[in-house]
Amino acid sequence: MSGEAGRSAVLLLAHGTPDVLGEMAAYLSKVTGGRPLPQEVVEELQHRYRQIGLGETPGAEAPPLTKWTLIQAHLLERSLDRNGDSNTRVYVGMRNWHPYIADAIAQMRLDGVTHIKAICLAPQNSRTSVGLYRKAVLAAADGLEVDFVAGWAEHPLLAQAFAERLWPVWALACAQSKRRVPVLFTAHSVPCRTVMTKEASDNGASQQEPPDTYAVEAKRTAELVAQHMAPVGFGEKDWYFAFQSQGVSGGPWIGPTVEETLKSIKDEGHVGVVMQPIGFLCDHVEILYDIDIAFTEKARELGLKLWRAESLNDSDVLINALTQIATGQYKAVVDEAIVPAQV
Ligand SMILES: C=CC1=C(C)c2cc3[nH]c(cc4nc(cc5[nH]c(cc1n2)c(C)c5CCC(=O)O)C(CCC(=O)O)=C4C)c(C)c3C=C
Ligand SMILES: [Fe+2]
Ligand SMILES: [Fe+2]
Repeated sequence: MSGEAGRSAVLLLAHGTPDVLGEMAAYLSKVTGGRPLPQEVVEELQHRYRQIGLGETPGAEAPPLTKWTLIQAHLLERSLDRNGDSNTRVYVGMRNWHPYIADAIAQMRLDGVTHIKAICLAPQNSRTSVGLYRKAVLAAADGLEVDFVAGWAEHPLLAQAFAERLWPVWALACAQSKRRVPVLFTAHSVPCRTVMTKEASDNGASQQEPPDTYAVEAKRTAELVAQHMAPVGFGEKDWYFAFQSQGVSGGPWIGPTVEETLKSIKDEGHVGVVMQPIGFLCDHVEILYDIDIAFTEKARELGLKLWRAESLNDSDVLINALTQIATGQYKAVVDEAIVPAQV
């Protein structure tokens, strides 16, 4: 991937997470774009992060999201090397905490990179995730060429990677329950206004922004994972879909919620459920707290046993998917060669 005119490199984009509890208010201010959240929200999130191992001082390891994202970058660099791209470096930039996207791009410049292939570690495209990553990249990348990968929800290796994690836990759940256990696929919720068509103003002329494709893409990924499970007897009636982790602000968020879907699953006579989030590529608070602690307790109250598929984390198949995107072997949805401004 080293071009003649300059060097190409990959930039993996991720959410970011605080390193210690005392950084929570500053971190949340990044997440909301500076809009302060009530002190109770800051404390509730500190409580959740404490439950997943964050402390007052840095731990021996980085928090899970940072740790796994850096491991994924390292594995991708090795995989590109094996594919013959031995000069292609992989950088990590986070939107809301260190290492920031702007700092990663500054380092890329120092290293002589002129062409950035930016890949979001959020496969389903939404204005509230991928859209904000794009904005952060373009703000920092003036004069550099950017291929921005805006969506890869239908990548067959993504579905395969999730199916590989799902199959063993689904088999275990069915064996332990001595009956078929449904799977509940989830993706992060977004505010309802996000998925609605928007009026955008372009040089004073009002025009319609297309609707956000996120909800459709999230369900499509789930459908493809279910299709990958067909050879082991997994059928259409074996799965449900819900949006998890509705936020604390911005009006109503899209559903169905996990809480109401668990209730429906119970009402349909099931005794257990296997959860698999198909929008997250590694462990972080919305898996380790929301699913492993909060939804597990909710399910228990309803009389359901909850299992969770292991996160992709260092999955070889995920790394192969990213390799195919980085090398162009897989045609992801790309905003090609944006040059933010002339040097
Ligand atoms: C597709 C949309 C979103 C994904 C994917 C997503 C992943 C994600 N989020 C966090 C942590 C937080 N997100 C918070 C708020 C928030 N998240 C989204 C959308 C996605 N997040 C929106 C639209 C918002 C609201 C932002 C606002 O301006 O208010 C917060 C703040 C508290 C809250 O509202 O819940 C946190 C914390 C992680 C770690 C993550 C995936 C890695
Ligand atoms: Fe979020
Ligand atoms: Fe969230």
